[in-house]
Amino acid sequence: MAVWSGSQGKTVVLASADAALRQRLGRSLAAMRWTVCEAAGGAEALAQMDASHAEALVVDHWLPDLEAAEFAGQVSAMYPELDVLRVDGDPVEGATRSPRRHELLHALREAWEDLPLAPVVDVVSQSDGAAWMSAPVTVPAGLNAVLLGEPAIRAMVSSSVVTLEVNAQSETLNPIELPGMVGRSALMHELARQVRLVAPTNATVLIEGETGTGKELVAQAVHTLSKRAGKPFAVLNCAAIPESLLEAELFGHTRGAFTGAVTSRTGRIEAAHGGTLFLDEIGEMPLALQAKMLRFLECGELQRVGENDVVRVDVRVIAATHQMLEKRAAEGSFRLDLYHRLAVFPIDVPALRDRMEELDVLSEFILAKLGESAPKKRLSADAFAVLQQYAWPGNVRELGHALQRATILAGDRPEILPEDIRLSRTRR
Ligand SMILES: Nc1ncnc2c1ncn2[C@@H]1O[C@H](COP(=O)(O)OP(=O)(O)OP(=O)(O)O)[C@@H](O)[C@H]1O
Repeated sequence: MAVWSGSQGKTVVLASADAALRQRLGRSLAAMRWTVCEAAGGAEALAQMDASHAEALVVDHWLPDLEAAEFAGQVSAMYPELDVLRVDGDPVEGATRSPRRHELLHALREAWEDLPLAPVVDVVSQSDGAAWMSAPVTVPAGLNAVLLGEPAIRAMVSSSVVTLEVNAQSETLNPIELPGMVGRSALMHELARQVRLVAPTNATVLIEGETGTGKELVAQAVHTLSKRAGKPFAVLNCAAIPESLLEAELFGHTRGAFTGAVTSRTGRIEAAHGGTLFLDEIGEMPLALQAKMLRFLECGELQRVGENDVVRVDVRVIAATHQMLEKRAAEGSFRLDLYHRLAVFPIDVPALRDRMEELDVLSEFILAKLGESAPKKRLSADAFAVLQQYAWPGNVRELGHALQRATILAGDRPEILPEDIRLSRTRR
């Protein structure tokens, strides 16, 4: 993505999916001696902000990966010093007014001059194809309509509001494309899109979701699709290690650093050098260790327990939690600053009960896996109906266990019947 160089210290990130618009605004800002870092979406903008220490963000009304208004609001909360403007110069509510805002506004105004303005419409995919006008944007000469994104599909039209027939279902029936994961619901397509967008960046990712939804698989997919794929993917479950040993496990220790430390040991962070560290159940990390973790995330440096020397490590951190971490941070039981540092790019993994349309592909995937070590079973229609009636509080992991149990109970029968399915009483 292009970087337009201006004078030192005046850096603005320009987030828009429209390359022509970026070029036009970028040129105008560069003429005012701003260094402009272009980003085609929200994830890329976050990575650019991290890398460039920008003092301002100019964000389009629509982004391909994140809801633009929400993104702008979140960014101004995350970076309290940042000036955040929309492409047409409107400041984002709550954003800091930087001393150089007038320069930004001037540059944006210059860029907009003599551009044809046209309405943008958000086309909500309903059967009548109705369209509602939202905000003005430019349309290149001769262009009648552009369709971008799903499920809230946006059309840019040069003159009037149009009515469009949209089949919002078509994509949701296709399988998602993520390494090691299956799914085909709209929710999982959205998740897959976010994973693909954030993977190539170095942004910290916070994966949130109920137990057994596939958070670790999502973390692995982010790693596999990143430049770090050939390097280690280290996992540490913060809930599985006693509090007293967690610090040494993460940061490593010298010989004699504490009772029982008979040899020196490299910690998980160092072991992940060049790659990714996945911190599962981050909500269980003790507060004192959270401070140390934050320091590492801020400067990429760590100190082994019992050692004064500082070690520099290049590690991308992905964290996961099944807890409402933001709520816990607000209550004071999790550090708010660490929460914000981790949640640079939050990904929600939906509960299985909210994507039951993919129960069949998930079941088929699990039965195929079970079939690697024993004759493969198939589900009878009645047995599948039983699975559909259940609420799946343990999500995909529970589905895996239920199918394993059913496979055993089916014995020599090639087909799993309703009586082979033993579930707890939680119905949908
Ligand atoms: N979309 C999916 N496709 C295939 N398998 C899946 C999918 N989602 C989850 N699984 C399987 O479900 C099980 C649980 O997944 P995983 O361990 O990633 O969940 P988790 O959310 O990290 O759980 P926890 O919160 O308990 O750590 C694993 O066996 C995983 O392979």
